[in-house]
Amino acid sequence: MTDLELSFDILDRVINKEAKSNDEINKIADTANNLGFVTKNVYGVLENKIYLDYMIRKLSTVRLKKIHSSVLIILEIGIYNIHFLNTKDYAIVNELVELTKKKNKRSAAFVNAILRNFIRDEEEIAKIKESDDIKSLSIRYSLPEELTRYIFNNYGMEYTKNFLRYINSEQIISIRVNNLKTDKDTLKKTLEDKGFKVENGNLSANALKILNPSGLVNTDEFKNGFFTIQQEGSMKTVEILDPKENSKILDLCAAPGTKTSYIGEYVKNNGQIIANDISEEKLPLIKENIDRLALENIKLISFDASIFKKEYEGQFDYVLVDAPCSGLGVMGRKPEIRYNRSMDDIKILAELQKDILDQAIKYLKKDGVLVYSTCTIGDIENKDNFLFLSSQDDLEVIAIDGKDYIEYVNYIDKTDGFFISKFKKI
Ligand SMILES: C[S@@+](CC[C@H](N)C(=O)[O-])C[C@H]1O[C@@H](n2cnc3c(N)ncnc32)[C@H](O)[C@@H]1O
Repeated sequence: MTDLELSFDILDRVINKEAKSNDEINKIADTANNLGFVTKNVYGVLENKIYLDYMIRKLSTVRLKKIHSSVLIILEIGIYNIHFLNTKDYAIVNELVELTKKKNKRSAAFVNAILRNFIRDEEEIAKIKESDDIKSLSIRYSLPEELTRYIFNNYGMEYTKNFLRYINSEQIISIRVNNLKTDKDTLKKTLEDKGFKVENGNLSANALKILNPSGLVNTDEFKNGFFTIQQEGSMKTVEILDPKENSKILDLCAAPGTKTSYIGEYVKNNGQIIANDISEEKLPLIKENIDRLALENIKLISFDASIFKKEYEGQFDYVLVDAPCSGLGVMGRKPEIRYNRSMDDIKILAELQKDILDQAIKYLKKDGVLVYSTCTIGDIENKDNFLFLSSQDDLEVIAIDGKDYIEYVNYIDKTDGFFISKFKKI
């Protein structure tokens, strides 16, 4: 199979069958001739889909909805390559026409005509002619208009532009050093000796940035649990929770266990940690992390955290609610998220978050600490829930760096958009 065919297959599964781009790319890591090219195609098409479709609409006499989904993906790959990767070569058109013959034979001439017409008139076709600035940004950076408008209404134009530009740029991969097995300087040197370009993190003292991460998970250092791939905003959540050794800690929404495992490292295997997730089928993911990192004292359970669990009442020194959220902050690494979220979803998630928080408060001992975090941006899931928590009689806000809460800004902090707030039970 050619790399373009592999790209097509992955995009088809992500767009039409709810597969996740990262999982699909990992599956073909050993099959692709040029994994970088396939990754670029998959991410590139997903990150620019609205804009690509905008251009295809200008070129096609057939309405977009009437174009067969396989044919649309082939056109998207073609326009992406020509416009964003500057592949002016007609060879790619021929290859995509051949692919069309396999997927939907009668559309081959249609694909040929559209791609050739695009090459002829690229500059004009690529122009975005919208008088509404938000609509124009929504097309340029391919974020559905209602989400673009939501971000603009919350943060203004400059933030919106920079945020969108950042999520469509290459993302920085960071790792968390497992200090139970190594230390930062030793790990940095070992990875550098293996050809990785390594820098210190921006936010966490425990983070390293890997500038050329390809092959990172195949290293012995990863397999032996010397580090975990984790965004720095996510690391900060645990550092802000700051659990003490020998304490009782409840991680209510734990899978796949990135923060649970950091908690285990943070308390140096001296703590009683309960990691819960509503999805029982995700618990093995947490177990995998715990085993790889050689962590102890972590019990895995599965229940719906929006429902009160009497036996946990007043039992914990620390409760972490790293809530299910819309994930708008992680769209840079998971580009398909943007097409699977609506404002209605955001409102429903915010209600679920409140229900979980309502229960979480009850599990704290007096003076116990609650951290509420999300990997999203926007007031409905963040600030509004902070206000909900700060209005509770039995909670007191603990300031973080002198602020009520932290909201990492991707283009400034060079990490995912992330929200963290902290409270004490009184
Ligand atoms: C943002 S993820 C957690 C990420 C995790 N803390 C980490 O750092 O690896 C949210 C998790 O909440 C879980 N979840 C969703 N609804 C839940 C509920 N009602 N009760 C408990 N867990 C829930 C999801 O299955 C998902 O794994």
